[in-house]
Amino acid sequence: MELSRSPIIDFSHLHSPNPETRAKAIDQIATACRTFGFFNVINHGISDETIRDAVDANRRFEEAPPEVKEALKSGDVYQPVRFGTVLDSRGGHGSGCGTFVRDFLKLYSFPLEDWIEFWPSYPPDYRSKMGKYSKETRNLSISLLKPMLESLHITDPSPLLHKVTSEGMHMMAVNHYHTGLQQQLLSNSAAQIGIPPHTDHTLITVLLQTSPGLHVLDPTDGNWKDAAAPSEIIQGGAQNTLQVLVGDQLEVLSNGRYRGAVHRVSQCSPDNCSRISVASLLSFGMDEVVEPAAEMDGDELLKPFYKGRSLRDLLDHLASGEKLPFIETLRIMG
Ligand SMILES: O=C(O)CCC(=O)C(=O)O
Ligand SMILES: [Fe+2]
Repeated sequence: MELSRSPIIDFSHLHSPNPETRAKAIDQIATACRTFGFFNVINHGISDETIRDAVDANRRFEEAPPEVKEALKSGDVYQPVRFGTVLDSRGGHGSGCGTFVRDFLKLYSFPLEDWIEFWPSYPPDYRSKMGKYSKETRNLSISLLKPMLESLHITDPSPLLHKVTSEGMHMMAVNHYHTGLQQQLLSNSAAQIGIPPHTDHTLITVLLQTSPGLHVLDPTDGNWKDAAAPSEIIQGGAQNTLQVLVGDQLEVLSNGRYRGAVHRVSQCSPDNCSRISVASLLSFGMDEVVEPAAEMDGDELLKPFYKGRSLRDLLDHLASGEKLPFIETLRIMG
């Protein structure tokens, strides 16, 4: 499979005292978001140690006593903290996709002090290590969102940013591929290990993967591309390059100028054992109705291409068992 052509953004350039360097980086982001909905970020300021610690805590969670996992198990999409092995057969995105299996852990994480006590208690340092990574990725996401909104030339983005920083949703989603239970499930069904093609519900997602496996749909030619982190794999299996995906909320806010990245994880070989990914998901608040911005690129919005909906509407959509991707229910045709 071909490698994705999405660019590598040097985060430090966004804070460069040289306005040309900064403008060039913002331009690269804008092009990546318009074309692929996806880019890589380096020099993001999150240390290798923090990344390694987060991966390590999640690896050790795989060995947690059954009662720890049992207490977190839930199939209720409204639960703020939950764990499960999921057989996922979401449709849409031209997938014709079948069933994919993975373990996931969902952790609401802002404000951190409200949620951290519900996070896994095993390993004992899980909360401190993931808490640190969660805080740092939230800050990174906000620092990336600013230039992304700037690059859309939204007139007066400050109230939007204020909403996100003060009452926006931030959650972590950890995915484990190839755990023992998944292998058992696989031997009894036609499922494959991975996650089916989908877009994220977010404004932006910052993703960490411990080994290759992420594929993004390239809208320029309609083919799947390998979105492995381009840097070398550092000691301990973590990678210091992070991936940034445009989510549904940014697609809506930009009235389709930026497109949500359609992505999947599949064809993990059985020896590519225990792949972990940690997604940091930044969105507007639960009840914030997200609509196309009223003014972009100096033009008043004449025709919205999306209906306004909130994150709670998304949860209702998921709870209803509807297979159609949420974003497809928002698009206004013609
Ligand atoms: O495992 C991955 O690389 C992707 C995970 C993902 O797409 C998600 O959690 O939404
Ligand atoms: Fe995703």
